Amino acid sequence: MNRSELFRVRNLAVADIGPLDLALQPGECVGLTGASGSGKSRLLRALADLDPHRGGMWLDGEAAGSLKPWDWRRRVALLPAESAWWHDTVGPHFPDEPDAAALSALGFKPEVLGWRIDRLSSGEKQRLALLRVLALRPRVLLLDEPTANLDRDNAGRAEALIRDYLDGSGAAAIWVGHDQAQLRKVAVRCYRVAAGGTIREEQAA
Ligand SMILES: Nc1ncnc2c1ncn2[C@@H]1O[C@H](COP(=O)(O)OP(=O)(O)OP(=O)(O)O)[C@@H](O)[C@H]1O
Repeated sequence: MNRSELFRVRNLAVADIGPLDLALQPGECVGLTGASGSGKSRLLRALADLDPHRGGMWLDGEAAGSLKPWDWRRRVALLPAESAWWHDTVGPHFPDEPDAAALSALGFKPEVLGWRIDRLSSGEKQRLALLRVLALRPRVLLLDEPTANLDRDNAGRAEALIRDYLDGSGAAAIWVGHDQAQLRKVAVRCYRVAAGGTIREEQAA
């Protein structure tokens, strides 16, 4: 393993999707794209060790199997396309109350912590779920279409927040998306899940 390597994936496969091989350096964000239904979300779930899979993964040189599953999932954290909420209001979903600066980075005032979940729009849920996963301070962020429900301004805020987090923490990210222009902006390189489940690195245009 390269000395500066943060995250290594070898021969990862789930059902007939894969294999995926990649290495992430600190601060790096790579894209993962492909047709709807090609298996991108299933790969993210496998990377978070949420579903059975084949192949190996290492974080800071430690094999996934050597960590407790909950510890791996906190360090290699999935932001699913649709977030889950289990309390009535926003605030209790955060381990520590987020400060006003973090909330404001995604366009919220502190009052949002008292809002009921059932009043949240899909875009508000998506932005709050991003803040919630960042509060875990993960080493690898698995982002499943993190701006799919956002307008352009809010998508830009989310992109900037994620970039600031990666730069400030040295974490890395895998960003699943369909918007090629956005992926070219946020990711240093991109992988495509092609027909038949094979995965190849896309050549820069
Ligand atoms: N647990 C499962 N067992 C079997 N098949 C599944 C399972 N979960 C999802 N699938 C199927 O696997 C395929 C890939 O699903 P996945 O959600 O990974 O696609 P995706 O590439 O993320 O699509 P989209 O871009 O539409 O979000 C789909 O045909 C889906 O129905």
